[in-house]
Amino acid sequence: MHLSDNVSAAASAAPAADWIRRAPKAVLHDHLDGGLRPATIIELAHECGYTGLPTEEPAALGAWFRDAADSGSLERYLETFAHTCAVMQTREALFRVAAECAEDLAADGVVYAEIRYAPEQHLAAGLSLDEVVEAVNDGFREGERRTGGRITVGTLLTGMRHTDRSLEIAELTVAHRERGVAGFDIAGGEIGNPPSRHLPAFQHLKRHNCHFTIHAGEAVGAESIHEAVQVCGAERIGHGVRITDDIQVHEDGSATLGHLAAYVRDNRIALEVCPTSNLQTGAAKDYATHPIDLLRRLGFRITLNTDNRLVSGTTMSQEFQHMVDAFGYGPEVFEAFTVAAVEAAFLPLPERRRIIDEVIRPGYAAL
Ligand SMILES: O=c1[nH]cnc2c1ncn2[C@@H]1O[C@H](CO)[C@@H](O)[C@H]1O
Ligand SMILES: [Zn+2]
Repeated sequence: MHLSDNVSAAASAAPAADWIRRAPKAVLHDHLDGGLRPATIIELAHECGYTGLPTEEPAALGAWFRDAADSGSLERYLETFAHTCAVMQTREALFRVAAECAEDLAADGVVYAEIRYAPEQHLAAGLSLDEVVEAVNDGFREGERRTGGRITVGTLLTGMRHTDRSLEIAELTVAHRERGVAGFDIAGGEIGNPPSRHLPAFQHLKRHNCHFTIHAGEAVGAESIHEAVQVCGAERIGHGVRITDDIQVHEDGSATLGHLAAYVRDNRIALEVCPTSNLQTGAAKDYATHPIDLLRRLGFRITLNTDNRLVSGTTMSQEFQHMVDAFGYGPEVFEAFTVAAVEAAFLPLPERRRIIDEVIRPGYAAL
């Protein structure tokens, strides 16, 4: 098939920075423990007696995370989370981080967010899994309130792929599903930890008709996406950019999709694409050759995301800007990404429709 441009990439003038910030945005893939304010980390470290921070100057700490994560390796990227998790061990700290997360996203024009974190990483000071979930949810309700309801935040509970608590976290997800938890995720180092290791967790979620996404096709190739979709039953894929392993692009610009790539596209399985994070972990070489544009033109359901605002030194607006610079995207593409994200959100259909019809569409029309 030929790469058709259903949504023209450069139909209008490049959006200005102010336009990008004001444009309504939705983020489906953003880690709570990867997005703290540097100044908050430093204050929380003082409060809890954590002495392991590489620096106590906020700007330098922000730069340290970005640089340390910029290694070309997912494992090295993930090492930086030891510092953020170290200061997120009490109810007060979790509440504060969640409330500030909602405020920061809303200030960046985000109207809907699904924020993920691994409850098992916040038990070191004696909180129970339920207490962790309640603290984070209460923090998000506070953050929504502080922004005057400009943002709606749901959470995804993440099981870590190298540990063995995923079934417990899946059970926790089901238990809290009516109270702020929208779904489940699996994250952590991909190599050596295929998602099929966590089948009991996915089976539990399926038995309870619960939503889940899986990080796949980031450090490992298309076979991990096959497992996530066909063996585990993921509704969305975190990253998923290595689906290009199953796509052949010919010299004349046409492309041939293998059966897996065709399945993912044709079933409208959303890819939670995080360009800056991919550059840091080596999943992509640079913005200009990032597969997001190829996948978009082939008709995949593409959503644009931050992954980790602190660790990747990014925001939704900056991800939009990188796409303008690399591919000349105009407003129509950003509206399409945003609508795609809300369509793929782990929300009841009427709620998705309401956000699209009453917030996203009018928001873009008014810009
Ligand atoms: O891009 C990623 N790939 C895999 N795992 C990740 C990524 N970003 C963050 N985490 C992992 O998810 C945990 C819970 O939020 C984080 O502590 C980090 O270890
Ligand atoms: Zn992630």
